[in-house]
Amino acid sequence: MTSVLEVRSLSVERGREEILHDISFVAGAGALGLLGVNGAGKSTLLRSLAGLLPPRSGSVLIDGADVYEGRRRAAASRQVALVPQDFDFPGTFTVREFLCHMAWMRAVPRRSSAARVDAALEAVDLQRQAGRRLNTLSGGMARRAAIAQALLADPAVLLLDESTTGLDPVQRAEIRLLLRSLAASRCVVLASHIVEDIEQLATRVAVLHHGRLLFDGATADVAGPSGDPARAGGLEAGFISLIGGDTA
Ligand SMILES: Nc1ncnc2c1ncn2[C@@H]1O[C@H](COP(=O)(O)OP(=O)(O)OP(=O)(O)O)[C@@H](O)[C@H]1O
Repeated sequence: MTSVLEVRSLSVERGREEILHDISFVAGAGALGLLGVNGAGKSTLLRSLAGLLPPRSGSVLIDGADVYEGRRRAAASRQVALVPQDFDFPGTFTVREFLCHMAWMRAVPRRSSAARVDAALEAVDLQRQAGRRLNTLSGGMARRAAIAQALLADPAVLLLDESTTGLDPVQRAEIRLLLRSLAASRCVVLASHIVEDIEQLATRVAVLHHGRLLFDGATADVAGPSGDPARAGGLEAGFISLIGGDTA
């Protein structure tokens, strides 16, 4: 596997408290599930990977370039995009207006902006909804619009924070299908506490708990100290065993 994303000994503070402790992993093209209970540190990790939260120590490299330091910092930051859990954007904007604005925010050159917006709409299958106001979209469509904005600069690494949470089962399956297709050509990291979504999307999972990476490997190999691997009882059993039933 050629690594696109490399995280080296990352420690991150919020306020004066260390939230993430010495996280290291590498990921290439494909889907990686980031699994953890509420408060495990998933959002903090994604923000730090996206170049939005400088670490106390350690580094985040995209194709070998550090997102926070050095000459290639700006170029590396453009190669990673985050789909946040909530998008605080005026609902009266149309999908196309939203994407045009985000293209500007993401420093997409003006001459290629319209083409990039069209490509992003097509990638998430929202061409027919381009003229609709954001506040008239279904939950699944709104998630796809949020994913589209992250695709505008064609990033090598796409980070998604709970993008399937709060949707009905059909919409969740549609988003998983979309993410699987996007993962064919880029590194896709989906953070979620929904075991089923991770299991359906990815064959590889990183388990985060109290800001530490407890596991990084095949979903089938997640196991607790008793050695009951996920392959015996599914990812959920392996995950609960791994975190020792500690869901706080
Ligand atoms: N701005 C902040 N200042 C101080 N502490 C914070 C801040 N943001 C998050 N935290 C703390 O960091 C820890 C991890 O939070 P984070 O939101 O990253 O977890 P999460 O796994 O994404 O959880 P959730 O799924 O509930 O969003 C929590 O204890 C949280 O209270």
